Amino acid sequence: MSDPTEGEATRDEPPEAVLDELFATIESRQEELPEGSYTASLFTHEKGENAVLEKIGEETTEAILAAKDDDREELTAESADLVYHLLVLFAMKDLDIDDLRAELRERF
Ligand SMILES: N=c1c2ncn([C@@H]3O[C@H](COP(=O)(O)OP(=O)(O)OP(=O)(O)O)[C@@H](O)[C@H]3O)c2ncn1[C@@H]1O[C@H](COP(=O)(O)O)[C@@H](O)[C@H]1O
Repeated sequence: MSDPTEGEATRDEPPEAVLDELFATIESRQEELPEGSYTASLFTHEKGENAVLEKIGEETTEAILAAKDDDREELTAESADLVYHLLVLFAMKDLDIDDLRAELRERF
């Protein structure tokens, strides 16, 4: 029997690996499209690219409002939503988290 969590996040990884784990989970949802998964629904006509783009807009606005309110907890939560949806968009556009890493690295 195949391992259903193969290629997904594990809680034994160091905290700094969380973005890689999250991206691996997103890619796995994109491939497997399991029922009841919000992430999987973003890759189908149920939601799709427009829904992801809308979410990115919404979460960006919410992060800005949290920053204006000096609400650090809310800013952290909205930023997490934003990063998650941005990584879904990367997977949708056939980009890899390593592309982002390479772009940031090049700027040093
Ligand atoms: N990091 C996230 C994550 N961040 C945000 N979200 C979802 O993003 C959605 C939109 O957030 P909103 O704050 O706008 O909430 P909402 O208004 O209730 O959402 P909608 O009604 O608009 O869909 C919510 O349903 C959140 O649950 C996430 N969903 C999943 N993940 C990760 O993806 C993994 C796979 O999860 P599944 O999506 O269940 O497969 C999880 O283990 C998590 O690690």
